Amino acid sequence: MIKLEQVSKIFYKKKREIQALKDITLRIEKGDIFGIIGYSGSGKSTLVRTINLLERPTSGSIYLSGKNIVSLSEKELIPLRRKIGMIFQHFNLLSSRTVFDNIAFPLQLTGMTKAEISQKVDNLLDMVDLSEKRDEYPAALSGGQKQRVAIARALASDPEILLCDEATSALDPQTTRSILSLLKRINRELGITIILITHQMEVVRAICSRVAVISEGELVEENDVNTLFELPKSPITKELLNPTLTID
Ligand SMILES: Nc1ncnc2c1ncn2[C@@H]1O[C@H](COP(=O)(O)OP(=O)(O)OP(=O)(O)O)[C@@H](O)[C@H]1O
Repeated sequence: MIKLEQVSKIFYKKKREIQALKDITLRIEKGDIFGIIGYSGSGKSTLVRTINLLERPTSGSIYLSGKNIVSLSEKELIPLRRKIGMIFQHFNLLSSRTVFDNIAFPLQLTGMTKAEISQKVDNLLDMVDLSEKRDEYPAALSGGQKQRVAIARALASDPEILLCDEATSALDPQTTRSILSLLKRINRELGITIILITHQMEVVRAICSRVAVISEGELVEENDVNTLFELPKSPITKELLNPTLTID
């Protein structure tokens, strides 16, 4: 279980204060697919990055399996970060390495033998349905295929949690559907807790069980997906559910 208690984050930019997160309290159950939705600049990325302490909160606590992690040193965080995989909107693959080597990369630091790494990477390639692209370079792949490689790389260290930062935002609807169904399968078959941030309500509806809405760094609403879609409370949620494009 992941618990955030009164998490705040202030950035300082040329002496200007930017309050990216304000007193966020949130609980994410093990095995959930949890959505965090909000407009651009609302604090979604900052929030998700506090969960693996890529961003340290200015105040508040973050509990992973009951342990407050905010005071851990960078060294103490290493084994914990291995339990948290992350994927991104623009995939973040190494362009000079093949698909195989991109996925093998996190395993090369673990003391596994070449044969063990090869076996594990082949299993992961099979899971994301990309075995035939094993020796290609990222430039030769479609966006959806690149995201599958990124997912396989994230799974290589056997994470308990997968953080997805706008993972489908650069993809067309059909490819988005295939990536979401892969994430759902990973959640079901491997029991990995998935936290997915997005500005697309349809993504939340497709796979999340619970969802939190954030606006200007504040948690404005949290509920199970069906209730949130049927009975949205906050104006922001209503707007996200029913977007209109009006130009002044
Ligand atoms: N490293 C940083 N230094 C200064 N300000 C930052 C930093 N990271 C984020 N911010 C600011 O914090 C606020 C929240 O940003 P964040 O990236 O978390 O929002 P977001 O909802 O993920 O937006 P987007 O969907 O556009 O990525 C913004 O005002 C942003 O400019």
